[in-house]
Amino acid sequence: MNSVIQKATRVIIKVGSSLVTNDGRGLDHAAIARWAAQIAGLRAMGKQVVLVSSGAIAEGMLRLGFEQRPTDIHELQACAAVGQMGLAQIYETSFRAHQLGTAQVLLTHADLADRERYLNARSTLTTLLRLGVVPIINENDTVVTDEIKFGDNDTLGALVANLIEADALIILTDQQGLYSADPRKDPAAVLIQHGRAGDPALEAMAGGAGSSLGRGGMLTKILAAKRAAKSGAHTVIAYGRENEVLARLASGEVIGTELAAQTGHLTARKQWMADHLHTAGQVVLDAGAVQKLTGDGKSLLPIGVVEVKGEFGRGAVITCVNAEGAAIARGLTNYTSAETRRIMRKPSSEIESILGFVEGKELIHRDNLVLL
Ligand SMILES: Nc1ncnc2c1ncn2[C@@H]1O[C@H](COP(=O)(O)OP(=O)(O)O)[C@@H](O)[C@H]1O
Ligand SMILES: N[C@@H](CCC(=O)OP(=O)(O)O)C(=O)O
Repeated sequence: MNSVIQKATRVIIKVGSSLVTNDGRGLDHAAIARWAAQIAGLRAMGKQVVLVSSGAIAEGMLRLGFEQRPTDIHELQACAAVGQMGLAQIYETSFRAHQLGTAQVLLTHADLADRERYLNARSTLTTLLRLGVVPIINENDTVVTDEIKFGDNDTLGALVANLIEADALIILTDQQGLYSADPRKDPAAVLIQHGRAGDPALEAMAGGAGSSLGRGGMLTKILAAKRAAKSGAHTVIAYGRENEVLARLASGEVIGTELAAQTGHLTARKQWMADHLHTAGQVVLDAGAVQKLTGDGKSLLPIGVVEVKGEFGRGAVITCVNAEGAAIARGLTNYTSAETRRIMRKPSSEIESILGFVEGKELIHRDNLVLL
C-alpha cells in the first residue's frame, strides 16, 4: 500500500510545539531548516504546501526570559506575540535558502466560522499558493484566549484543510504516530499504521499531551483527522524528526499512522452545501448561464443573472434557479445581494468600474458551487 501523500497535490503540514522547540529553549533552527528543505522538495514535485506551525509561545518565553510557561493568559498572549516574530524570521530565512517566499497568516477558529472571512481567507491562501509562496499559519493568539488555553494547532490544521480542500493533512509530532495507548505511560503500546478517520475506537486510544509544551495531545490529532476527512482530506500522523520524513511520504512510503478519509472532496462539498437547507437568497439565471453551470461545469458570472431575490451578504449560501424557478445549484456568493443587483447582466470586466473593487470575476466560483 502506498502512502496517501504520494497522490496528494495540496498538503497541509502541521508541526507541533513539542517538535519545533528545543526542549522549550526557543526554536530548533536546524530542524526547521530540514523541514524547509524537504518542503522545497515537495514543491519541486508539483505539490502545494501550507505549513501550520506552533512554537510562538515557546520562542516568546525564551525572548522574554520566562523559565516556566506563564499561567497568566495575557502573559501567554504576550509571549505568542513576541515569539511569532522569531517564528516568522526563521521560516523566512530557511525557505529563502531554497528560493521560496513565505507568508505569515494568523487565524482564529472564529475567522473560519464567519462566512465572509472564510471566503477571504480561502482566496488569500489559494492566491498565495498560485503565486508559489509557502503560507505559514499560526493561531492569532493576541485576539483570542480560548485557543491559548487549549493550545491546539491540530484543529487549526484541520480547519485549514477544510478551508482550501487539501488532499492531505500531515501532523508531525514527537511520537512515531498513534499508539494503542500513550507510549509514555504504557510500554506495551503498539503503533497503529492504518485507520479510518472518524473511527470512535481511535479516540479511546488517545490520551492527553505528553509534554508541558504541547497542549493538545493525541486526542486533538485524532479529532483533527475526523474534521479534515469531512472535506475529503486524509491524515498522516508521523514523527517529525524521522529522517527525510516528508520526502519519503511523498515518494509513497507509509510512515507513522495513516487515517483515511471515507469520502472524496466533491461528495464532502455536496454534503456541506446540502446541509444548508435555509439559503439566504436566490439568483435567477438566464438559459446561457444554466447551460454553463450544468453542461460545462463553469462558474457563475454576474452576466448570467437576471434577478436577485432576498438579501444576503458576501459568503452566504445562495440558490441558483432557472427561469421557471427550479433550483439547479447552490453556492457561496462573492458579492452581497445589493452588489449583485448592480453587476447582474454585466460583463465581469465592468465590475470594478461599477463597484470600485473586484472580489472575483465570478459571482459564485465553481469550487464553491454544487449542482443540485
Ligand atoms: N495513543 C497515543 N499515541 C501516541 N501519543 C500519545 C497517545 N496518547 C497520548 N499521547 C501523547 O501525545 C503527545 C503528543 O501531543 P502533543 O504533546 O500535544 O504534541 P504536539 O505539540 O506535536 O501537538 C505524545 O508525546 C504522547 O505522550
Ligand atoms: N499558537 C501557540 C500554541 C499552539 C500549540 O501549542 O499547538 P500544538 O502544537 O498543537 O500543541 C504557539 O504558537 O505557541
